[in-house]
Amino acid sequence: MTSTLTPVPATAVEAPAIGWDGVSVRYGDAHALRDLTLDVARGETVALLGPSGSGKSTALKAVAGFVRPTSGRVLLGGRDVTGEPPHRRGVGVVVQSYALFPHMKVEDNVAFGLRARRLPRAEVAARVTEMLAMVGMTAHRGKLPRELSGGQQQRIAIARALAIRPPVLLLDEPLSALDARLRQDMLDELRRLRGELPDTAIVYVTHDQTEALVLADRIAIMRDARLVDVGPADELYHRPPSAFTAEFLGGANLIPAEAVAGGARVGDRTVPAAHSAVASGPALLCVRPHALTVEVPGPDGLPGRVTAVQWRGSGYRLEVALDCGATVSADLPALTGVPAAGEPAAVRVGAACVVAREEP
Ligand SMILES: Nc1ncnc2c1ncn2[C@@H]1O[C@H](COP(=O)(O)OP(=O)(O)OP(=O)(O)O)[C@@H](O)[C@H]1O
Repeated sequence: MTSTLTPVPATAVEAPAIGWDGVSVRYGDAHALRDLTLDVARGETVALLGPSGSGKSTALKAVAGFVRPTSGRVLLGGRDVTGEPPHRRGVGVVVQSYALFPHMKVEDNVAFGLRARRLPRAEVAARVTEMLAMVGMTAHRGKLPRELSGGQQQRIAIARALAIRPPVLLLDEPLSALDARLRQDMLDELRRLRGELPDTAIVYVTHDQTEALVLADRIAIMRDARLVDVGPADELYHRPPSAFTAEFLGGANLIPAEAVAGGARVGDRTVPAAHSAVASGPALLCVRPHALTVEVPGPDGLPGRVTAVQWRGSGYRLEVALDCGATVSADLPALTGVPAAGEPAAVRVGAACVVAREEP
C-alpha cells in the first residue's frame, strides 16, 4: 500500500494581519526604529511596551503609513503596503489626543470614514448606531466633542476608528490623557471591547505595564529603537529572558550572578531558579520584591544588612544591601518580624526567581 502526502494549499496558512519585516526608520543620523521584525495574527492583541523614545510610536506609524521606513517592508494580510498612503491601508487608528473633529457632532465624527468611503446612507446610519452602542455612547450622539469628558471623547475616537470595520486597529497610548480613575474604567472597557472584536488584530502602544498585561496576548518590549523581547504576557512576566524585561515588566531585583545548571551562584551560595535564559557565565538573578523573605542571618540565604525600612500600610518595604554588592527590595507582610535598619539579615530568594541575560 502506498501513502500519499497531500500538499497543504498555500491559502491554508493564513498570512499575519500585520507584519514588520526588518523595518528601520531614521531621522537624519538618529534611529527611531532599528530592524523590527514582528508579526501580529488575526484576532491577536500585541502591546508595544517600552520607555519614552524607544520607538513604539514609530513602529505603529509605519503600519498606519504616517512614516516611511528607511528600509524594510510593512505587510498587511501578506500584502506589501510599504509605499501606500495611509487612506489606502484600511487600518483604524486611535491616538493619545482623541483628535475628533471639534465642529462635528458625535454621530458625524463616527460617520466620517464611512461617508468618505461613500457607503449608502442607510448603512452609515446603521453602523453609527451599532458603534455608539458598542462603546456605550448612544445617549450622546447629538453632542459636540467639547460637551464630553476625556474618556467619552476617547470612546468616540475608538468608535470612529472601528466604524470602517478595519481588520487592523492601532492604538497609540489611548488612555494616557485620562486621569487615573477614568483610565481604570477605560481599561475595563477596552478589555470588554476586545472580546467583541474576535477577528481584529490590535497593536497597543503603551509605556504602562498594567495596560499591557491586562490587554495583550503578547507583549513586545522595546528599548533604544530595538525590540528586546517578545512573548505571551504571562510568560514574559514569569520568565523574563532579559534583565531589562524583568525590571520593566513588574519591577524586579537584579542580583549579579553566575549561571549554573538549575540556578545561579551568588557569592559562595547556589540559588535554585525556576527558569534560566542563560546556560552558563555571567547573568542576573531576577526576583520580584514580594518573592523575597528577610530573616536573621543563618546558614541559608544571602547575607547582608538592612539599610531602610518603610511602612506601606499593608506591609513593609525593606532595602537590604547584600554582601555580594547588590541592593535588593523586599515587600513583607505586616505580621512578619521586621528587622530594623542597620541590623544584619539574610535574604532568601523564593522558588519563582529566574536567571536572565544581562543585556538586551
Ligand atoms: N519626526 C521626528 N523627527 C525626528 N526624530 C523623531 C521624530 N519622531 C520620533 N523621533 C525620535 O525617534 C525616537 C523614537 O520615537 P518614538 O515616538 O517612536 O518613541 P516612543 O517609544 O513612542 O516614545 P513615547 O512613549 O515618548 O511616545 C525618539 O528618540 C524620538 O525623539
